[in-house]
Amino acid sequence: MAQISNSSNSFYNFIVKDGNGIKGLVDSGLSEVPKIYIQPINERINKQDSKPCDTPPIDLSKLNGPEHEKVVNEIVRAAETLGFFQVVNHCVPLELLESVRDSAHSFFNMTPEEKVVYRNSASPSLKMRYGTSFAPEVEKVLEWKDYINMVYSSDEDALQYWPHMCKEVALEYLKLSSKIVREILKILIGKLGVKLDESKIENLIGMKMVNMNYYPACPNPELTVGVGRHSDAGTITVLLQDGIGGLYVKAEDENNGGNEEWLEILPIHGALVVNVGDALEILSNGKYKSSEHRVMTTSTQSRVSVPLFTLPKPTENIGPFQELVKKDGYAGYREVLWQDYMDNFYETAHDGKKSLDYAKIKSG
Ligand SMILES: O=C(O)CCC(=O)C(=O)O
Ligand SMILES: [Fe+2]
Repeated sequence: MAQISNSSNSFYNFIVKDGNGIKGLVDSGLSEVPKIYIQPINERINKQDSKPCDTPPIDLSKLNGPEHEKVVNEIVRAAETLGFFQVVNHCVPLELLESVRDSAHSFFNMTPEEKVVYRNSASPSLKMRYGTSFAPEVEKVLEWKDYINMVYSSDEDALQYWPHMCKEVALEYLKLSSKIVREILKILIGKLGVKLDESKIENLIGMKMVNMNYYPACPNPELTVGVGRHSDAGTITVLLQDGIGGLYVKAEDENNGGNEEWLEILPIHGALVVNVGDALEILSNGKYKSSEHRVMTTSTQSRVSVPLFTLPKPTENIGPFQELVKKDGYAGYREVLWQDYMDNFYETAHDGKKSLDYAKIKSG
């Protein structure tokens, strides 16, 4: 491997342009964090400022029994408060979750030369992209993460374009997790008092993509972020994490004297994490919270996570449901063409909930 000189430019070229990713850099024998990964102090994650989220996971199997209403209320409450919760006894077999995680490791363990054919600019189609960080072209500091992004258009396309070691398990994971999304979305929309037919519900989650995130071990995780503070753009995300931990969600406590409180979503064997995205916050006129979250890496182990993002179809106009605007007496967000929202989302570096400003109507 070519010698990498110690300038930010040559690191950037090696990691981003040549497609080696942060994993390629770590594998080349790295003893300290390069400058382009050192976060300003206010962006660094301090474990002391956080505590574990102690809300128990929600047992989805109980939706089919006498405790249906109780479980519905747990889901609604979680979406209204933290915007994040974990679910167990869902319809995705635990062996499949294991295979999905294994396939993520298999992809990222390929050589840079093997991975590079999937790089953003080299990928034959936008249905599968391999990249690093989030938006390296516009970021001042990079995120300690490589990823692949697999957009679903049809089974045939998935089987043709997605990497061979991931495609079957990722497709199965996408299909089964989409059932969870549909069930939860129907509950959340139903509780708003809004009636939507099946086709409208489908349009609100009509775009689906599975990402596989890879966070290599980092010599000094305190200086870096795996993913910087952001909210997810879409409607609902289902996230599979492994046993390592490091996912932190910001608790929205206005009475906290300006101090931020971060809760760690601790790994629970067999659980999936579910969170509300910007589209659902907009649709619900702010009732459901698309929370800010971020990821810290570790110095000893590489971590993988596999989110299924469900998003509105790009042709949908997304604004608060009219029933709610009438009831609330105001609209907190304007209506946006979803394609425009997404373009804005991907053009800017992660910056907390700033993505929502694109649709937010400022009061006062
Ligand atoms: O890795 C994680 O736990 C979260 C990743 C994430 O927030 C994302 O990909 O949007
Ligand atoms: Fe996220």
